[in-house]
Amino acid sequence: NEPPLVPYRYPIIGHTYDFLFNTENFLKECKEKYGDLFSIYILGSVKTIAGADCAPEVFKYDTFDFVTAIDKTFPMMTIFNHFVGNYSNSYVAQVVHEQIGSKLDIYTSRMQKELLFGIENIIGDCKEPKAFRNIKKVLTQIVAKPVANILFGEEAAQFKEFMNSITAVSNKSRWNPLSPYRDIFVQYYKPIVEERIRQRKKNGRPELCKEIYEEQLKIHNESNGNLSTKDVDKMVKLDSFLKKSVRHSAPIVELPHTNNGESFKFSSGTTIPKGREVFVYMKDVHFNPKYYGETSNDFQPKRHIISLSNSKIINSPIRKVDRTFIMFGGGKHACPGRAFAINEIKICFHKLILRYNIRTESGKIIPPERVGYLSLPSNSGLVFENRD
Ligand code: HEM
Repeated sequence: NEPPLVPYRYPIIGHTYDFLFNTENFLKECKEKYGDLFSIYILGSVKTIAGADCAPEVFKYDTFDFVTAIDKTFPMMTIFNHFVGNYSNSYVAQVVHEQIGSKLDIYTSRMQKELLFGIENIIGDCKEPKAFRNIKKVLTQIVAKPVANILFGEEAAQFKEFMNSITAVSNKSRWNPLSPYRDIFVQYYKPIVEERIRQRKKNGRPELCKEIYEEQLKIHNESNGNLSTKDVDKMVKLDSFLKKSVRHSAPIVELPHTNNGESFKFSSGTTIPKGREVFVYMKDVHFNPKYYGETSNDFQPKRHIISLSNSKIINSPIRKVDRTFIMFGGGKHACPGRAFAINEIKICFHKLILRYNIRTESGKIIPPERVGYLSLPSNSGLVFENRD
């Protein structure tokens, strides 16, 4: 009683090309035809794709293991075992929970200091507008030092050579060889860009920038520029904007999990054998009308904030993992480092927004570049201009 195997024509190759270069349409068609759980044939092996209904089970049951699946794609453990020793995954998760996630109060001011240092050194004053093309590299350089400061200690972060290697590792993509195919994606994503431009006109971006800026300014004034974790929690509009952005730029399909146990029966009755890799169809979760209504595809940055009639505000923060938002996984193996990561991202954005007007060089919304089913920030250029 296996999930239906999508028919294919060529041995070994099977669906590899469509999976890598036509991911969005290919998976959409498969789901429409074969239902929420189906299998495809990639480079000679069968992989199962779990849509929004089955994804929670992949996160919930211990039989599914992310580390085994990732290690098959890129033998991280084999390579890094030498450096990290034989610590089990659950031990690492526990350490991150105990030493980082629950001690954010201790780290926030250090993080803030290092972020301001990075912004000053790398983006600088920008009295004259300055365009940065490789925005991924710029942001990696800015966040590398605070991350190193907290994970490796204040001393380590002072060594330039150490920082250079952290930045290099963070920038490295195991999908580099796919970059020649970028043109195909640009062509493929043109209709999506056009749709986003249409949405931008409808949603009035300048007002949004103003609202987010005003929120940051208020928090900055109230905290005298020295943020605590509570101040970071007050950044509700920024949080919602980030959550929405993350949903739009997340991979179409990712988070492979290997079934390490015996055969596994989904609640739908479908069974997969031992050793089967199950990929989560993230786009089906992040854009599902069942969770986000008919406008699930629209970029509505305030979607995750609800204003009640008694002027109270409820927001569904980016750190909350549930069946509707799986950027950090889900269930008991959900990312234990997410509170730390989000804190850093929010403080970094807070400081950047306070200091600069930031826009794309063309003034248009630039979608991420899709490399296979992954997303990378576009290199088309972001302009930073000092607000003064
Ligand atoms: C924006 C940044 C991050 C994203 C998007 C992210 C995402 C994820 C995802 C999707 C998982 C897999 C969950 C699963 O098995 O289903 C995961 C696991 C994990 N992450 Fe993160 N993560 C981020 C930052 C961090 C940071 C900064 C740390 C450490 C300080 C961290 C530590 C871990 C650990 C230890 C696990 C394994 C948890 C377990 O197996 O129980 N992550 N992360």
